[in-house]
Amino acid sequence: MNRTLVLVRHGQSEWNAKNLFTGWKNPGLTPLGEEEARRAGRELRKRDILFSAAFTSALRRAQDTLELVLGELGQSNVPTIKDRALNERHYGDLSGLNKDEAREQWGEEQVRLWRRSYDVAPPGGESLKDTVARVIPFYCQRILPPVLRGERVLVAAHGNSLRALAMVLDQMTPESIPTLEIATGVPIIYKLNADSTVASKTVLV
Ligand SMILES: O=C(O)[C@H](O)COP(=O)(O)O
Repeated sequence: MNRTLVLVRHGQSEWNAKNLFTGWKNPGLTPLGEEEARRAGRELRKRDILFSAAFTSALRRAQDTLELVLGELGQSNVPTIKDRALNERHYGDLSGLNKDEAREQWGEEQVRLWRRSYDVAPPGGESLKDTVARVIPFYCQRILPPVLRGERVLVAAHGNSLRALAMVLDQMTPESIPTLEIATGVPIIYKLNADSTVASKTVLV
């Protein structure tokens, strides 16, 4: 049975380009980000994957990426669910601040902990652990059932909501997750076993 789950992080956003903490803020894609999304679609087209469902967040950059990917695939009518459970980690008081300026103000290590640790939340925002607590129930209740029925499912989301999914799919731990980086616009194809463990993983770099 063809249990396929494809994850893609949105293309470069206007705030990625400006090096700003974004979280739940809602900038659009840059022209480069749009091209990254179209390229992701072209890479998937080579694999002939016919999707039956798609999921994205409540934020434009992920929604626009999904639309561009599906457009390249000629599959724009795939039923899509948009849910804020898949949103980027909420960056709280850091939202809108420049990441280099934050390092100057609070130091390299503190900013690294806010951005990459498992359980240190930025002030007023979510830790990755908090993000996992909303992403994984959504994954189990909404995304996984169609995949286990043999459907091919596409998810366009964010760096940290996808890192949250990697905790389960790739069996990452609080110790190993800090080193995982997810590139913009690079599809990751998982084939799942019937027990929802990963049979194979292909990154379309
Ligand atoms: O929300 C953001 O600023 C980025 O999309 C992801 O940020 P990070 O690289 O600090 O996790």
